[in-house]
Amino acid sequence: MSEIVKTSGKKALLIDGKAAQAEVLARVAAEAALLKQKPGLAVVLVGEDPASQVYVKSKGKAASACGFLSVQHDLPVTTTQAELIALVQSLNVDPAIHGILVQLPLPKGIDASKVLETIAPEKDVDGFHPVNVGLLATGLTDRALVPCTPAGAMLLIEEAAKALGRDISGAEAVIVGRSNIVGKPMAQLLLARNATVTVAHSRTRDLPAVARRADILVAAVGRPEMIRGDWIKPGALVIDVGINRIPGEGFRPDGQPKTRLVGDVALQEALEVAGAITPVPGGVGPMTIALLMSNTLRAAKLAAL
Ligand SMILES: Nc1nc(=O)c2c([nH]1)NC[C@@H]1CN(c3ccc(C(=O)N[C@@H](CCC(=O)O)C(=O)O)cc3)C=[N+]21
Repeated sequence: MSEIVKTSGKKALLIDGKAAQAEVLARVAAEAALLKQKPGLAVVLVGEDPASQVYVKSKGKAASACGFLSVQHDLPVTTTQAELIALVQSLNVDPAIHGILVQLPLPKGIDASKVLETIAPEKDVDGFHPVNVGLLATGLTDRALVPCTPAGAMLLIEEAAKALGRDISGAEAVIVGRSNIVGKPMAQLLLARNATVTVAHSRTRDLPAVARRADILVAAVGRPEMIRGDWIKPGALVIDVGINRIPGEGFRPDGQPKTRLVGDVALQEALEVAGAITPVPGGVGPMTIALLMSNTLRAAKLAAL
């Protein structure tokens, strides 16, 4: 376990999401091998967004590494909402499929919430269905499928808290961002661990001052390097959920300008102040994939009961 948390040469410890991912995937693969029927994951991609194609590819790779059945449905950007819903309904009743993920964002003209509500809650490995949202909010986490990104972030928080010798219980947690996908479920998970939770957002007055209160600071706003070093309480545990592609230096072989992946936290500044931090890339992102496999395994196990 301890190789997940590393020294950075600066004040902060670095939390290695790739190493944590490898541990989760190894455990999932070992458990999947014991099942009579292998877990089946269906990923549905509508349109040709290049970023989405990259994520979907890494999900397929991880599923195969876990010994899962992995099925990908690529639909044209012209797909109608009715066609997409029909595909979801056919996956709902497919006994080989235990997990269904419809990659977001969906093309214009498709109402994502209508599609997500069509997914059978027990196959909703993203945890976005209102039934799973409600189970999490009610604290019924033995039955809920929990959204992968906050669930992965929570595992990293637990590792880091252990390494720093801190309690999550009673800690001040501040989440910057209130999305249904990250901010809100992250608040539920931290609340369930007895943290004192503040959800801050774009209308929060004096955001830097609110952030500075945090023993555990979760950045999930989607704005490159918005959170500066002086927003961070010295010694805080910082979880960076942001994945932002910004212009880099120079050009790729194909003549396109290079891009660079950065988080919502200014990493170099944060390393001087924080007690521990997740980098981007190599932090929460890989854990999202790992927890998707873990959710698919859980869905398969619950289906076998
Ligand atoms: N229904 C649905 N479920 C999702 O979980 C979902 C989605 N739609 N749409 C898009 C976002 C984004 N997402 C990521 C997963 C892994 C990395 C990841 O592994 N990132 C690597 C770097 C990857 C790179 O180099 O581009 C890292 O942070 O180290 C990033 C982003 C899942 N998403």
